[in-house]
Amino acid sequence: MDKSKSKSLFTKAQNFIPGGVNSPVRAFKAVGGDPIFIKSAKGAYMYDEDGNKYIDLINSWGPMILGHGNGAIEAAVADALKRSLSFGAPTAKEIEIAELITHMVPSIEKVRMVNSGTEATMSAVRLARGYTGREKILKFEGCYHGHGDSFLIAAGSGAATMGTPNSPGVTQGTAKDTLTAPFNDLDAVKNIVEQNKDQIAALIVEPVAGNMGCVLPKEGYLQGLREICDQNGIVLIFDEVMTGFRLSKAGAQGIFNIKPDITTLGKIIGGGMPVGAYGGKKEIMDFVSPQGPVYQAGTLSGNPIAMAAGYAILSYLNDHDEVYEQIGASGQYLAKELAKVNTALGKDYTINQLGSMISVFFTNEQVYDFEGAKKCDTEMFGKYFQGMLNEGVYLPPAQFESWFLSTSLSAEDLDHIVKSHEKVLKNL
Ligand SMILES: Cc1ncc(COP(=O)(O)O)c(CN[C@@H](CN)CCC(=O)O)c1O
Repeated sequence: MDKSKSKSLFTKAQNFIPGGVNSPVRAFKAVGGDPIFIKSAKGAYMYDEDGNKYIDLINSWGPMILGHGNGAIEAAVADALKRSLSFGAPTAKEIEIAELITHMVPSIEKVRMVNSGTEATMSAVRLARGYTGREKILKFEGCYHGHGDSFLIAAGSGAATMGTPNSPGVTQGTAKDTLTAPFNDLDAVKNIVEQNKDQIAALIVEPVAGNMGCVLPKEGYLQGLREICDQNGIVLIFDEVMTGFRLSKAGAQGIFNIKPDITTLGKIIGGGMPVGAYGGKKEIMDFVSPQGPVYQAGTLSGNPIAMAAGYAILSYLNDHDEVYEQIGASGQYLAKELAKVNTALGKDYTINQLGSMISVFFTNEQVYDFEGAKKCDTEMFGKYFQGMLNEGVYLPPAQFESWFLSTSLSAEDLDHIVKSHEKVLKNL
């Protein structure tokens, strides 16, 4: 595969952009080699600057659930463009998307739009602190909630991949208010809550973790978190930036039937445009300025172009439940067929999958938490990633990430992924 144009672009990019990328995980640091520079994408495929074609299993880290170049979303954006890109004043479309979100995610009675998942989680935690008058938060090892200072403690995703789960620059003053526990361990949560009685404002969790790779909650785990929060006056925040509108139209909470107090959203909500949101119980959301005292603002929050894209994708997902059956079936098919190949080759690498989220962990142990994920042979994953890339399959370039499937994937694409997996694994 000729990658010379990507290579020269990466060399130039490093003169002007830290690490040559605008988000660390894109730099391929965890998998070796130089990042691929993408020129265009359509349906299930991305095309790089050298003309190579890839089956896309990253889908912009989640947003492109309907594939690239979706007609309804692009038509909505084209129409909005005729009326200017931004006003900085309220618009009717913001009401429409807010009402639609409250319909799709019943636990959300009011919602505030922001511009990224990080803004959503930062704002949700500030709101929980303002609402409860408490200062501490509890997060889980290996979960990633964006790059807000409070979250860069035992963080997953790129922070873990780069070996900086506790980032420099986060002050001791901030770090002391972030408590951490292993995912999937209710006793650990009970002990921490007991030791910090009446001091914890919020517990924030990825209800299905994606940022240590795809890790599912154990039976009763989410219900247990709900009960602990109810018993201790703690705000339960489901960070559904990744799972929201992906696992169901009501995200993971729609699958597990647990109602959080606040939900944070991102990725799919913008249809590929920069959008985040946080929403939940009216009595809590009414603490947000200008209704209440907790301040949060944003120049481009509710941007009309982004709202047009977001409303188009959410409307489609709301009207087409079959999307979830389709990509869930694709996920199940991949998980089954990849596992068959692993067994046939005597390489029983662990595969976790739920709906259209799936991860292959280079360990033969089950993966229920970050300790389990860290047992993976990340060097082997890097070789696997490069092998799959050379077979025309673009995976998330890190072990501690979930793959994201789209409705554009055909049966032939799925079979190509399985055949490539077999060919690459044979040569590892
Ligand atoms: C559960 C969850 N919560 C919050 C965020 C932060 O969202 P953003 O600020 O990147 O829009 C994310 C972002 N996810 C990563 C991928 N694991 C984004 C990719 C990147 O950092 O470039 C998330 O997964």
